Amino acid sequence: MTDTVTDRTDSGTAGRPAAAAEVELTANQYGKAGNHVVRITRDADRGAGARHRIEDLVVTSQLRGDFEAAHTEGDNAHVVATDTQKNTVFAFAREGIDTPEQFLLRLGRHFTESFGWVTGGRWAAEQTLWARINDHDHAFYKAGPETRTAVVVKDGDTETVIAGFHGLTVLKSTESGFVGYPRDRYTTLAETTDRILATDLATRWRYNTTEVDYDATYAAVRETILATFAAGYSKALQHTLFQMAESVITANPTIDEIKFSCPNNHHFLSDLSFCGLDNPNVVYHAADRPYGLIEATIARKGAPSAEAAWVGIAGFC
Ligand SMILES: O=c1[nH]c(=O)c2[nH]c(=O)[nH]c2[nH]1
Repeated sequence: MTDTVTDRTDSGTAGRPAAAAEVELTANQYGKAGNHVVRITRDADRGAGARHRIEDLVVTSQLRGDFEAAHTEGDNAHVVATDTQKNTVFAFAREGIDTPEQFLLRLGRHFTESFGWVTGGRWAAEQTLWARINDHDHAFYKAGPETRTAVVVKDGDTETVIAGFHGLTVLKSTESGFVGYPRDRYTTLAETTDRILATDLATRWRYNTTEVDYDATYAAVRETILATFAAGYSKALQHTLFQMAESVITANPTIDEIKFSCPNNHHFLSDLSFCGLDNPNVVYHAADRPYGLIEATIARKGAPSAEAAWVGIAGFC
C-alpha cells in the first residue's frame, strides 16, 4: 500500500461517539522495530583481498517526549517519522557500529539532541554472532549459539544500559539434585540427588554507568555464568541462577542488577522395567513440555533500582 497525501481535515469527528468519555493519554512511545542492519568492515590496507568483519543487528528505535497533539489532535508536527528513525539507524551504521550498546547510545543522543521535544526513548538491539570459517577472511558461519542483546533507555539526562543474551543452552549431567520440597496429594516427583540439569540461559544485566568496555564485559559475564553453572552442586535451578548472579555482580563493579529467565529442560529417567532392564542414571527422556520456568532478579544490595528502565523488556520478572 502506498501513502497518498489527501486533505482529510474535514473528517475530524467522523466515526467518533457523540458524547465521548473523558480520557487522557497516559503513556506512549513509538518508532521502528526490526531494522536488520548488516555492516561489513574491510581492512583498508589489503584491497580486494581484505579481511572482513561482520556486524549483524536487529535494531528497534522508539521515541518518548511530547507527542500529545499527535494522539489527541492528529497534529504530526512533533512526529519524527518511524521511516526517518529507520533511515537514521542505517545511516549511523555507515559511520560504524562498534558495540551494540555504543550504537544505541549514539542513536539515543542523536534523537534527543536533534528534536527538543524528544525527552527520551528506548533503543534495543539483538545481535547475531558470526564466526570465521577456518579463519577465512570473508566467509562466516552463524556462531551463536546465543543472541546478544542490548537496550538503552534514556530519560532526560539519565541513560540506562541493559545488556544480555538469550539462547545459550547448557547442561550438566550430574552434580545436580532436587530434594526437600513439600509433598501433598498431588506430588509424584521423586527426590533425587543426581539428575541432569539443563536450561536455555536468558539473562539481562544492568550497568550503573555508561563508561564500560561493553565487549570485554560481555565476554567476562558470559564466561562467569558458564563457569558458575559448571562448578559445584546445584540444589535447584533457582539455586544455580542465584549463584550465577552473585558471581557476575561480585566480579563486575559496573553491574548492579541481573535477571534470568530460564526453562528447566527436564530429563526424566526412563523406566525400562517393562523389558526387565534396570536404569542406573543412563537413559533419559528429554521432555520438551511442560517445562519449569524459573525467573529471578538479583541486585547489588543498596544500589539504586531502575524499575522504569526494565519496562518493555518482556519475559523477565
Ligand atoms: O530445579 C528445580 N526447581 C524447581 O522448582 C522444580 N520443580 C520441579 O518439579 N523440579 C524442579 N527443579
